[in-house]
Amino acid sequence: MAQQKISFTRYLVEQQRADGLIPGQLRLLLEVVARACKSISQAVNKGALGGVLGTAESENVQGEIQKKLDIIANEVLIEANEWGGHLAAMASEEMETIHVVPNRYPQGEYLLMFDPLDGSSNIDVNVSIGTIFSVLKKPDDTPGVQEADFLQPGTQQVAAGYCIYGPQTTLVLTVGNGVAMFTLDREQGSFVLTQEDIQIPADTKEFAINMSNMRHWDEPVKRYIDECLAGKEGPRGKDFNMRWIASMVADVHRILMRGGVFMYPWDKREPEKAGKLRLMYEANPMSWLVEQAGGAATNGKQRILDLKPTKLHERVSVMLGSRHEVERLTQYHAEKP
Ligand SMILES: O=P(O)(O)OC[C@H]1O[C@](O)(COP(=O)(O)O)[C@@H](O)[C@@H]1O
Ligand SMILES: [Mg+2]
Ligand SMILES: [Mg+2]
Repeated sequence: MAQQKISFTRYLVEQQRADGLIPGQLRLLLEVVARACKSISQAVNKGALGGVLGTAESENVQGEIQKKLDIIANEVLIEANEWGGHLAAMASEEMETIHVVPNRYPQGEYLLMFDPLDGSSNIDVNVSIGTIFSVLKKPDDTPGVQEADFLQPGTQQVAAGYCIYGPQTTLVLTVGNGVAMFTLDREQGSFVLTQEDIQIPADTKEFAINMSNMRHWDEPVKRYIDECLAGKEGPRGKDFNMRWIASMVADVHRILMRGGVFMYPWDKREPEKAGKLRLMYEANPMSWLVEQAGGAATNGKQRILDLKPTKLHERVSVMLGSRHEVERLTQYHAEKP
């Protein structure tokens, strides 16, 4: 007998029923996010035919030139989530301040954060890109909703995930019960469960870092990479391979599938910045997914999920993936004179 396909909706309903892991409102919210990702995927797939490639005439709050798809993806996520009644507010890489659900719509108890389009530099060259999201509960001791309500450590996330628009469109999710992966069945128009309980091997021979920044790195990162590059003859006693896609979504997806370590560390180019990646909607959701798959995530000194954010667009140094490699990086940072 052919095995029955488990849809994203059915998976969530089962999580809600059997494990009581997700309340009904959170399930509905996640279904809306998945629908929005499906429509972003369609726009991505049309590419030049849909007029979605290229640069827009604007800059975002981070001072980065926006691509048309950055704006489209942001709008799709906002419009899809605004009226469902599950959310109090949203925050995005592409918006300076929070977007409170207008009072013509019912208000919910969740806060949604997203990087609507991750890997913007890859859009126009047809390389994998994605959407990253994180869900928090609004603290219920405050009336209304403020930016401060979002400033919770990653340990408080109630759901996190990403959707990768690559050769396949794949949604990866955690609600704190391991990591599950769903592949978009374009004929059926729905996400289908294709892998459960994803585990990252604790050891690896593969690292991901933008090597062009080597001269700017801090000593512990340089030491770690030098040792990897020394290969079989060096202190690690094995040859390492390197990958750098420049879409965090794609690099982290590879690590979830076959292990490895991903680093975007602090560097000396802009020493006042903690890092390049954003804590709330890049590092936190990815760190939780990686931990739920048996890996680890640190800024070198502290577990990323324990960091208490001080602002919405806070940046952070990121090292995540196979547990033993992340432990080694942490040890090198601790040993720094
Ligand atoms: O071009 P660089 O410096 O290697 O940076 C690549 C990194 O920047 C990012 O693209 C930042 O994401 P956005 O495209 O959302 O700004 C990461 O996905 C990626 O890991
Ligand atoms: Mg990004
Ligand atoms: Mg982005």
